[in-house]
Amino acid sequence: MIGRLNHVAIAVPDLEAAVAQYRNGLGAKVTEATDQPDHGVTVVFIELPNTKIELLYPLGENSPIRNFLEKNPSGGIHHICYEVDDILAARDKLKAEGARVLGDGEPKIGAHNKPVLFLHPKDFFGTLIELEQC
Ligand SMILES: CC[C@H](C(=O)O)C(=O)SCCNC(=O)CCNC(=O)[C@H](O)C(C)(C)COP(=O)(O)OP(=O)(O)OC[C@H]1O[C@@H](n2cnc3c(N)ncnc32)[C@H](O)[C@@H]1OP(=O)(O)O
Ligand SMILES: [Co+2]
Repeated sequence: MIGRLNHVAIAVPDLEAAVAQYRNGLGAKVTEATDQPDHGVTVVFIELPNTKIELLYPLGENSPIRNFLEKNPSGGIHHICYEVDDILAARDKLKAEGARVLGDGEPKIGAHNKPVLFLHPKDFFGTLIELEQC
């Protein structure tokens, strides 16, 4: 069911500093920052030959990553995103097997203008999982 690793997301306390470190320190190709109000984050993507790194910064008081950054003030790996062919079929299979789909259970349009869903970290060995239909 899951396919390619679409991205690994890192929540950061200072987006400009993280962009500078990746661009200057690691020589990475970094996109411009885009606000994603439906998700409560500002995101930057770093294109790698085999996947992407997503840098996440809180947007708005209700950002879902605020708690994470309070617990991890230096930042940290926040989630991993796998690609799926059919996000509704994947969701229904996972729910039938008892996995918790976060939010209202309906896909939202993510940073790549594709439908995404999130699965509870406690059901996947302490790792927040994002599924993206590609
Ligand atoms: C523009 C979209 C973009 C894209 O790629 O397209 C994105 O990726 S948007 C990314 C931001 N959106 C989300 O993360 C949505 C899904 N996340 C959530 O619903 C929450 O963050 C949630 C439910 C995972 C955690 O919420 P919160 O931190 O408020 O809850 P708790 O503090 O009670 O946490 C419960 C429990 O889970 C552990 N936890 C929390 N976050 C993570 C994490 N990222 N990875 C692993 N574990 C996590 C937390 O430590 C608690 O564990 P406990 O042992 O009970 O302390
Ligand atoms: Co993501």
